[in-house]
Amino acid sequence: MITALTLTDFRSYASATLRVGAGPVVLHGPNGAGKTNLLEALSLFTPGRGLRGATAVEMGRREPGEAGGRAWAVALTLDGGDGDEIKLGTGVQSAGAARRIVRIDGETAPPGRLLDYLRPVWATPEQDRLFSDARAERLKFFDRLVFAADPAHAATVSAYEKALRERLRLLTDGAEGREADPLWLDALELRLAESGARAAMARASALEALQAGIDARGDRPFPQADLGLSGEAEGLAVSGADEAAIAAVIREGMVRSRGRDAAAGRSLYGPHRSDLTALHREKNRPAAEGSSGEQKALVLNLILAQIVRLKSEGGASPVLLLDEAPAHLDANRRAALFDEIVALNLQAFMTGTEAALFEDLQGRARFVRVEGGALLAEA
Ligand SMILES: Nc1ncnc2c1ncn2[C@@H]1O[C@H](COP(=O)(O)OP(=O)(O)OP(=O)(O)O)[C@@H](O)[C@H]1O
Repeated sequence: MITALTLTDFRSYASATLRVGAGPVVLHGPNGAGKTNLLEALSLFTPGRGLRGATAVEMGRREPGEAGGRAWAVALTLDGGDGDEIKLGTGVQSAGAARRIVRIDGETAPPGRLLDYLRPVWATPEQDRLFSDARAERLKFFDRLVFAADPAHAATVSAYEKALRERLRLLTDGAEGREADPLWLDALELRLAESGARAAMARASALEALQAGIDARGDRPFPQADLGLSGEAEGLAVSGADEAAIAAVIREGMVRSRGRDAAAGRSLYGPHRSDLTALHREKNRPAAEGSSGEQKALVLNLILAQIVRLKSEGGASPVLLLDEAPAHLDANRRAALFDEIVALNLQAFMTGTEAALFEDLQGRARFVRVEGGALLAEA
């Protein structure tokens, strides 16, 4: 359980500490007060770029007129039970450093280790058009759902992406007349086939678990989605093919696509081009055609199914980060969301401009007013 969040030169905060206990936290305050910045800080306690998809450089505090961000740090104190206190930290040591480092109890650790302590899951206003927006964002969203339950998936995807970049560099060098080393190309494609097949298997099994979670939530006032994965490798994984067979298909596809990729300067084939598809079940229409309110409700239902799944599978606690979610929900769904968060005994951090949107949570949540970089606990 998180007991404190401390920010140093992070975004609009010079220095601030948010102390919390079990249960939901409501962060309310005017536009630009720094509410989302707090959620972003919490979202950094999992591998990746956090809920804004921002770079480490953007996160450093900048005073007006300062060109670059400062060195910054975000720290979390966790109560590990039995009086155990765990300190997680992330940040950059010098202004302009591109890579944030992660520390666990003072020791530098690979970001994937964070998943042993905490599993943040978030919904932001950007996801209001998740199903109609760019495919790459949707796949990233889905991959985060996958690796929260299967930490190895984060490393698999990043190994795949690294090999993909190297292969493209080789191919485009080749297109410019320099000879691509065929042995190196083969080795990279083998790596791509292996990691791609592993990623596809992990995605297919997460899809199955999430769909089961969604189906089990039929009695909730949220719309249901029928999920699917497009992509040759995922299609094979869903239909039960084994990892070696999928790897062989990916490898062949990579070899076939060499010329096209070199000419286009992009990698046109492979599981990085797969997509999460969703059908709005009651309407029997693609989720992409839905209004932003409908898409948001589908995403929230998916996220709640994910949280229930993570809780039931054991492991580190899920933490829910909801940026301006209540504003998009009608009163009925809002009340159901709050009741569910309380019933699940979740640590949830929710933002909104008005405390009144969270009235149903009075007495059941900690309310914190955020104003100009200051945090004022109320109850
Ligand atoms: N690197 C930075 N250095 C200093 N200030 C920053 C930095 N990045 C963002 N900010 C400031 O943080 C503020 C935005 O904070 P945030 O997005 O958390 O607001 P919010 O309370 O969520 O607002 P809204 O209700 O509009 O969503 C802006 O005033 C912005 O200028």
